[in-house]
Amino acid sequence: MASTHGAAEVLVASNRGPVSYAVGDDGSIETKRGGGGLVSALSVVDDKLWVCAALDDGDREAVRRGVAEPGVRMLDIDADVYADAYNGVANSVLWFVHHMLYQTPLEPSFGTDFRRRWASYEAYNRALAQALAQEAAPGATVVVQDYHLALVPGMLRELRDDLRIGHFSHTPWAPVDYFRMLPDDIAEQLLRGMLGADRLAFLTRRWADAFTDCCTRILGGTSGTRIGVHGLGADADFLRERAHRDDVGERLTALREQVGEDRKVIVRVDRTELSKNIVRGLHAFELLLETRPEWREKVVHVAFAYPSRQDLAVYRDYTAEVSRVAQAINSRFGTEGWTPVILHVKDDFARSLAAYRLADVALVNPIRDGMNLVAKEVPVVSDDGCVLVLSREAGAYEELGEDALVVNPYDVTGTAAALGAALAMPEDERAQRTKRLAGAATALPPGQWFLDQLEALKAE
Ligand SMILES: O=P(O)(O)OC[C@H]1O[C@H](O[C@H]2O[C@H](CO)[C@@H](O)[C@H](O)[C@H]2O)[C@H](O)[C@@H](O)[C@@H]1O
Ligand SMILES: O=c1ccn([C@@H]2O[C@H](COP(=O)(O)OP(=O)(O)O)[C@@H](O)[C@H]2O)c(=O)[nH]1
Repeated sequence: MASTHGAAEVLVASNRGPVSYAVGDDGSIETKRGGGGLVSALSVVDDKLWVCAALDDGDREAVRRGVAEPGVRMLDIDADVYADAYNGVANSVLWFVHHMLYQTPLEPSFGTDFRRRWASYEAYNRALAQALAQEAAPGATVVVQDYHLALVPGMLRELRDDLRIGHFSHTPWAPVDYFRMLPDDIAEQLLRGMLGADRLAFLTRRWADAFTDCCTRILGGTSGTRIGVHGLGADADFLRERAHRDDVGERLTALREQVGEDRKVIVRVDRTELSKNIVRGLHAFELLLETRPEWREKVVHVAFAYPSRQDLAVYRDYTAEVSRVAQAINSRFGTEGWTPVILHVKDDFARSLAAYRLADVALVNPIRDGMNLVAKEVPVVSDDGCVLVLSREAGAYEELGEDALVVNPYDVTGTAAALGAALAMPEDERAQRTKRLAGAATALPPGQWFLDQLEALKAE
């Protein structure tokens, strides 16, 4: 065991922390809630030390000035090392593998440049492992999060053999034949890094089984590491309270005005993320207007696509494509008093909640998604009931599939048909489905989701 240790009994480690910082015009540090489902889940867990990375210059400046949220340790990792690890490996390789986003002729080529970025990924994982080793009390429990930190469990185990180490994956896990696109040594290193944990956990059985398959085929087994499933749910108490504050009410009024009276609303809220399949969703809405002219002027598609991973050209291009397609639909079908697609590309949590409340239909059509919390949040917050059109490739499908209208995300015609059916669903059926969806969506709220993992880690 290492000679130094800290005082934290429960620690989590993730790339993104609960807040991000920016330097305001007057030079002061402004604080903003971090986006995405991982932050939504872990933010509700009290009494833990959260070790995370400084993501950008604003965060680095905050760390240098000693600005810190209670219970959070943000690490100022060298900016080039961090960029290579986060953009160059985690998001442009590992995310692509697990979401099966590579397409001919854009398969990856793993040459010397990748090897250099991989060395940064190792260095970044080592920095997190060292910080955890410093902060953890003897026998403490550490839950490492996600693909950014796949090597941390093994590295931490070498530094501190007294800790209970868990790792939770928020993404899908790739099928073994797809995973093996990675160079053999890298694939092995990733699996062995994760297997350094006492217990690994996933959002669905499907992703856990895919991981086990990879271990069996590539390493011959899982070396005694336990593997579990915890289907993260939405936080009903938080969402209902937050969705009825004044700022949400103001945005709801504004949205209602923008939409116009007596019109149905199809809502989607995502990061502008390739795997969320926003462009095909817009095309499905366009096809609905084309083939079902009775819906023209009667429905508005409210699409919130908040910025994500804009350092990567492919994400910037995708963001531009989303705007281009939305504008094309508006030019093709819009009339003087009716804008078919209302697209907002800035992150505004209160406005997103207002859209959840207003939605008649929620469109969640990812190509692949670890869970998709938006699918679980909308039925909880909806004012008048909402029909969920849900991709069978989202983790949320396992729990919500029965009461959603389920689509194949590549099938634009099928998605358009599901949107039509959702809009036409009788009120009472819609209300009953929403109620059941809300029940399933909140079955395992984030606090309990985390406690279950701690208990499972301690059991044995
Ligand atoms: O941190 P970013 O690069 O901005 O990305 C945001 C998060 O995206 C991913 O979230 C996943 O976690 C959700 C909660 O379990 C799940 O519902 C969703 O399906 C996943 O996509 C990523 O896994 C997180 O690490 C990111 O923070
Ligand atoms: O303007 C917004 C709108 C939504 N969200 C939250 O971002 C999360 C998105 O999580 P999801 O699992 O759907 O996908 P991810 O972005 O993590 O892949 C949800 O909890 C949303 O409430 C947010 O932070 N800002």
